[in-house]
Amino acid sequence: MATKDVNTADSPRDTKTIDRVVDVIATTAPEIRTGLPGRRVKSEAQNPSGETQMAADVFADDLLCERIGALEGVGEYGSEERPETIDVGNGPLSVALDPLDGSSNLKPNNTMGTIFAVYDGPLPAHGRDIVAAGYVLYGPVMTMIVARDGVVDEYVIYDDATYELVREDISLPENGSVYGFGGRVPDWTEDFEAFARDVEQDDSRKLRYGGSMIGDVNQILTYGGIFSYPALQSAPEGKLRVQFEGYPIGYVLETAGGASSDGTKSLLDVDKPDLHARTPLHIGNADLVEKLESALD
Ligand SMILES: O=P(O)(O)OC[C@H]1O[C@](O)(COP(=O)(O)O)[C@@H](O)[C@@H]1O
Ligand SMILES: [Mg+2]
Ligand SMILES: [Mg+2]
Repeated sequence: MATKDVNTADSPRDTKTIDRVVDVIATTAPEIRTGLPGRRVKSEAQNPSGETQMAADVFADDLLCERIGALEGVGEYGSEERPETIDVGNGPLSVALDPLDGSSNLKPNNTMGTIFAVYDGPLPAHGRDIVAAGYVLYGPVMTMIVARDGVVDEYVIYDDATYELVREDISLPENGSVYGFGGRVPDWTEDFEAFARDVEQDDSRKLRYGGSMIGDVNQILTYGGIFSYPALQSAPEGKLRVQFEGYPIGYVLETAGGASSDGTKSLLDVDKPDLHARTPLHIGNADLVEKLESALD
């Protein structure tokens, strides 16, 4: 488990390119959201993780690939929806995206997100190569969280694709008050179940689980607490992807003064060479993540 000193790539930051990546994601978000209504259907295809792609996944990925790929300074583009990465130029930075997180929840009109990570190096990158990461949350309000240079900021994105900084240098509230645990309860490991039952006993905490990770993670960033999509008996590797979900979300929470873990160590130290490798994912207040790690020990 690691907290604040999220040491990342120490090569000179191509800050201009990071600005441009953040700008493209913010200004493309309204178009993604407008394109959802007609795309709440499953496509014929599967993503590299073997999950059925929604038409909206493909739509968001194509839009973002084209725009981010056109940016000066970006060398490689990778996404949860594409088996391989794409060379998009000769810049030093790579961008990895979960174009639409929670798309399986599109049918019930649940919250969704776009998750991004900018790495100083080729893909698949290592968590410590991250130079910026964050997510768009398609909620009642469209917001974007950006973690870079040791701080986490929040923007509101408007339908006209303008966006405004609304919260600076966000810190995870102490004494977190919410928890959310993914996967089917009967499929949890015994140790995780014992941990979950223990967390539930604390009457200062309440369940906040929506089944769409970005909505759930944003609850934790707002109120403090813990979110887990743990290793399951049927899926010891967990469900969420290292490059597109684990690293960026771990980076955001650690930059906000929280902690992340795959059950034994910081998500940023998970080392799996496969582009679409999965990991158990735990994020939240350091004391709770520490408790989680000892429960699984
Ligand atoms: O359907 P399950 O197994 O509860 O998994 C829910 C999890 O799967 C996800 O939808 C996976 O993300 P994608 O929608 O990007 O594939 C997460 O957002 C969410 O936390
Ligand atoms: Mg996802
Ligand atoms: Mg997705």
